[in-house]
Amino acid sequence: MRRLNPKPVERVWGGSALGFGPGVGEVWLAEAPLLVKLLDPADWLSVQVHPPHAYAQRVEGKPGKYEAWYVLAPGEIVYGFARRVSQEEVRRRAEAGTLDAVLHRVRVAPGQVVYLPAGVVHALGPGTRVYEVQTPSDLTYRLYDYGRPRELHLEKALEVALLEPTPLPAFAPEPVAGGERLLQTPYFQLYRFPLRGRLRLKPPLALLLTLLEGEAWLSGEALLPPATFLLEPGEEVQLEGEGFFLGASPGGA
Ligand SMILES: O=P(O)(O)OC[C@H]1O[C@@H](O)[C@@H](O)[C@@H](O)[C@@H]1O
Repeated sequence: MRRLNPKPVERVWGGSALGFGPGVGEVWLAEAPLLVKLLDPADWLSVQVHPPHAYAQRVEGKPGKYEAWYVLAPGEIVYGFARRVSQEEVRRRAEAGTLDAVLHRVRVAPGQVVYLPAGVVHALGPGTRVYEVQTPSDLTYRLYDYGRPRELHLEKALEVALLEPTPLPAFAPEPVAGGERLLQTPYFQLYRFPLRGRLRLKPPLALLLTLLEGEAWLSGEALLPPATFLLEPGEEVQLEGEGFFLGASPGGA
């Protein structure tokens, strides 16, 4: 078992709720075998899309990016388009700053899981704090950035964006030893483990375990959020305290 150190990263849209000072929009909790981050936006993130594996390998020589959010604080997100659009309309609107009119905005609540496969155009809104798990790739194509002077990748984004509305998928949690599996995809699995007194875990796959709320004890050491560990497959851990953990394991793809 390995304790991982949090890495704060400043972002133009960063808030101050992560406890690492103002402007820290992301705290990277793990980089392998999956990328796990906390995100705290004070402003809208760029309207963006990630490429699927096949496109990313062909065009960038890298794997694609699939991600999911576990919502920690309520707010709004963009999830795909509100109606069918054409590439020409998206290009015209992105250039004119009127893309908002065709984006599907949704309110999300704490505890909600949002799966974002490659191809779904998305954005996180102000105050919508999330735990994010994703394939370890940095491929983000920005369609629109609210006039901020950052690079855009509109043509590549248009090649990979799904232009039909993509309904927000709902998942029924499944019981697993110690908690529940909230999401299973070919790329990763997401778990929630409540801590009420004692919690014993022995995951079958590598597990990135993060304390999100409360206080925990591990072999006499006190842990506070966002303490994060990597457990190897079959490794056993015994925790005490009150609160909850989220866990991320690789998928089968
Ligand atoms: O391009 P910006 O707006 O900085 O957003 C970049 C961020 O987007 C989110 O949706 C996630 O994919 C983060 O892992 C990523 O760092």
